[in-house]
Amino acid sequence: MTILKQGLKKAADSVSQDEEMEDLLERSLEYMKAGYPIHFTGPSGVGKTSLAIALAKRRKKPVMLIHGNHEMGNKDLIGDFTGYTSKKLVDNYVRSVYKREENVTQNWRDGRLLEAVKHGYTLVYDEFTRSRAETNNIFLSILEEGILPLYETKQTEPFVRVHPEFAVIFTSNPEEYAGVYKTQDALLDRLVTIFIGHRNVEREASIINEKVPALAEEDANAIAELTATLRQQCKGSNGPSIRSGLMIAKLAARQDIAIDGEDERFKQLCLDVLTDPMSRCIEADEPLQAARQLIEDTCMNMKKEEQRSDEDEQ
Ligand SMILES: Nc1ncnc2c1ncn2[C@@H]1O[C@H](COP(=O)(O)OP(=O)(O)OP(=O)(O)O)[C@@H](O)[C@H]1O
Repeated sequence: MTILKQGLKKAADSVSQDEEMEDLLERSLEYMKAGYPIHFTGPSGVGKTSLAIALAKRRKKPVMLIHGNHEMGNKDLIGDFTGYTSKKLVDNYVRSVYKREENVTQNWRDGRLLEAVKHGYTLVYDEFTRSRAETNNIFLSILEEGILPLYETKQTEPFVRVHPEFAVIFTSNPEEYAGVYKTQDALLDRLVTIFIGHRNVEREASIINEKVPALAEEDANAIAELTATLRQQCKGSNGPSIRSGLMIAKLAARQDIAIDGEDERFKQLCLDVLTDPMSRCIEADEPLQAARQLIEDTCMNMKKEEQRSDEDEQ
């Protein structure tokens, strides 16, 4: 079970918020106060999970984080029996009387969803479309009737009422190519779905700059420009995300690699980090080779360090 306390604070604090994001968080919080669940959807690495956690944290209630998974079922969400406890009492105090009593009880452990629903936690259901539609059906009863049915649990109560403070934030990636189940319209219909796209270059640069302070501002800009330029070659909204940009920034800072497209170590780092995401988003007969070529060309076209500092001074 993942209840985020310390970890949550760290993760949410590290979310860099500009005016647009602040506005989005405020709007989303208002929708949630009115009882509507939020659903952030968009390509991989654009910051949906970070946003969901930052939003959850604003509700100032314990946060439960679950990740969609095709193997997840009602037992994980509602709970399950974990074994038996047996109690045996043998009473032979009076010699002529032999009394024996045996009690066997099954041990029940609440599932994550049941716990969140009972106690009014904020549930972040990350990548919920990776779970089977039948598993997610349970959310229809929660959102529509305000109850959590206790299917197949042998519990005395047939359902649990949803705590009035309970709220849920979903995230999903509609373009994920594997392991995604089609979401029921009935569920989507009940969510406020907000599309989150890649940030613009300035925004990505400022996130890189905040997260990797060891790097100069113009270097963070150069990395954000490099990934954004490459992304333009991709179909749809796929391609290297800010995650790749952050990876390059952190690794370059750690290994003291100059952010310079002509530097062999920097070029190698870009090839290592970017070849795979690029090869998956371009259309080419030999995607790996084509991706490598694109990365090398884009590196070569990067502005030189002196050029960037000159521009900065002007
Ligand atoms: N506004 C932001 N401030 C700080 N870091 C951010 C921000 N947006 C994204 N990031 C960073 O970018 C990376 C990707 O973010 P996150 O995991 O939230 O994206 P995602 O859209 O949920 O990705 P996926 O769909 O692959 O799970 C993380 O390292 C995160 O810290």
